[in-house]
Amino acid sequence: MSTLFLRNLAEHQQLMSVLHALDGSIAAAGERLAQVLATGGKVMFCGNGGSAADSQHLAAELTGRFIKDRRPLAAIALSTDTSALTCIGNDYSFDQVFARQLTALARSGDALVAISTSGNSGNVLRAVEAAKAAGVYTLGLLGRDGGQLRQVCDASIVVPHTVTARIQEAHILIGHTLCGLIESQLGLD
Ligand SMILES: O=C(CO)[C@@H](O)[C@H](O)[C@H](O)[C@H](O)COP(=O)(O)O
Ligand SMILES: [Zn+2]
Repeated sequence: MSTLFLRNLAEHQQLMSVLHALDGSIAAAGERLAQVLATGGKVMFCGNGGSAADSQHLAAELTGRFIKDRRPLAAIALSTDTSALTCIGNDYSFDQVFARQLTALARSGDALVAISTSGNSGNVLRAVEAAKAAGVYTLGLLGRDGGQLRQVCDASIVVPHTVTARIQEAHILIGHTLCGLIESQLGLD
């Protein structure tokens, strides 16, 4: 009888075995994010729950360090400031928690990485709409069929699975790869 861990491992390995199909879109996204940073822009991240954790993890890889010692790179997670999240959520609506911060911080030429396993979180959708209005490039890091976010992001990387946890495991692999591509493209590796 297979344990829960062995079943999860088999599901994870099956998903990993099809992700090579995303290589081209990951390479293109890494190049685009590196271009944003090389031209003085910043990379913003947002997402809910586990994707909020991914957002702050990946932003920290850029402002802090990933693999190499190099200059700090401009990145911020919109999911970490509890004062902003509670003020905007309380005074406006939860749908606005990322969009309002983005509108405050964004400059044309920046990028937003919108992370959602369903592709349908309202506050992430509103953030992408605000980003487009501000001239910000939008990359969706998505799951399932990409949901509504796939339709509105400038580019999307969609992990083709239906289990949220498995999608998140793929997202952090892809996120780490994007950080590696950024360091290489900027000549920082
Ligand atoms: O981490 C998990 C489940 O693995 C949860 O916290 C999950 O991230 C939350 O349910 C999110 O609200 C889901 O949002 P989304 O990925 O569909 O945008
Ligand atoms: Zn999770």
